[in-house]
Amino acid sequence: MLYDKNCLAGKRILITGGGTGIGKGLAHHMASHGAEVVIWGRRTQVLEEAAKEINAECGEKVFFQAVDIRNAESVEAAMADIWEKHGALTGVVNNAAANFIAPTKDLSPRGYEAISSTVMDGAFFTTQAAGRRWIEQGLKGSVVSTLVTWIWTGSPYVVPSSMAKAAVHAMTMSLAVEWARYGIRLNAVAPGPFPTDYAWEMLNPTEDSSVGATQADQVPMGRFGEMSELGNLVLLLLSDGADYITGETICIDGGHHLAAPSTFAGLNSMTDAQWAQAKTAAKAASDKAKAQRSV
Ligand SMILES: CCCCCCCCCCC/C=C/C(=O)SCCNC(=O)CCNC(=O)[C@H](O)C(C)(C)COP(=O)(O)OP(=O)(O)OC[C@H]1O[C@@H](n2cnc3c(N)ncnc32)[C@H](O)[C@@H]1OP(=O)(O)O
Ligand SMILES: NC(=O)C1=CN([C@@H]2O[C@H](COP(=O)(O)OP(=O)(O)OC[C@H]3O[C@@H](n4cnc5c(N)ncnc54)[C@H](OP(=O)(O)O)[C@@H]3O)[C@@H](O)[C@H]2O)C=CC1
Repeated sequence: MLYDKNCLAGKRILITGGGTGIGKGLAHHMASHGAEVVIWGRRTQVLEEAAKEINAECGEKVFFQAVDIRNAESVEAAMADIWEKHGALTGVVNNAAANFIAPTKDLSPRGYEAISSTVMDGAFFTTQAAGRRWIEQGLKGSVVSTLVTWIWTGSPYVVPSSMAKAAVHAMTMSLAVEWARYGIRLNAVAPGPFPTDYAWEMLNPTEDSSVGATQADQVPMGRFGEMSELGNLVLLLLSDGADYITGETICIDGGHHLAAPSTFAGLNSMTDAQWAQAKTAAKAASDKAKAQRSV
């Protein structure tokens, strides 16, 4: 363990999308360093299982709420509930996202909105609901958003995600200045490939769509990132040790985007029939998750 196992004692951190993948890994990392953690997602059962699994190892540290972050009223109600039942948060991780690969010309308005509003509106509603309370109560706070290197490079075939993540990057820099005087810091991380189940089903649904996201040899360091490595970076940004860092987005990708294989440009060769297959495969994964949603 790089950091002392109690270095986050006294911290209370909300992680959106904390029931799966990176969010779940971060919840485990923060809880195992002494923080109390609240996780949000739309599937009660998935959240409950994640909390149970982490708590079996770390004690009763992780709590959950089923919240759709696209809905500002639900976010506000859930935030009020945290403050009332647990106490003030010290940190927020904007991690929830939606994404799938698709030719931009074929995206429907609802498809665009499903991705862009989850990433952009969700991060804004969550940040504002916590920030407003910190400001009213004179409390310090730290916000960390999970972005992606496409904020610098863009990427074809995931245009709503690239656009919305760039917007959260802009929110990070803007509010870092607006809220510095309240002791509220905003930073972000831009991970390269960290294989997770749902993201890979959305981003690499068929053989033909495999162009690098699942190929570790495309990363200059020759391997994918490990959860503990991302966890250590997010932990630092959430901790008092990073009190003078704000408005920054830190890349953690083993050199991936500097070597340039970090976008979906390789999908240019896919045919319409291959795109139709990719959509069917991604939708099957999505529909399975949707059947489990509680909100
Ligand atoms: C080359 C290597 C590059 C490597 C680069 C770096 C490493 C990787 C970087 C990864 C960065 C970011 C990753 C992520 O964000 S992954 C997150 C993945 N997780 C999720 O998406 C979880 C949440 N997902 C969902 O909720 C759903 O899957 C969905 C996104 C579909 C949204 O669900 P919702 O219920 O809101 O929406 P609907 O199902 O009703 O659909 C809305 C409209 O969207 C259309 N749609 C849905 N799926 C597809 C598809 N696969 N293709 C095209 N269109 C799709 C759907 O038809 C609806 O539109 P219409 O009503 O008009 O039909
Ligand atoms: N994996 C990777 O290589 C990379 C990932 N990232 C970023 O990391 C983050 C996590 O991705 P990853 O763990 O891979 O993917 P996951 O699909 O596992 O995580 C996305 C999470 O967001 C939740 N979510 C989606 N929509 C909503 C909503 N409307 N309200 C509340 N929760 C929602 C999902 O839960 P539910 O469906 O139950 O709501 C799910 O837990 C994302 O921001 C992604 O863009 C960035 C770079 C690389």
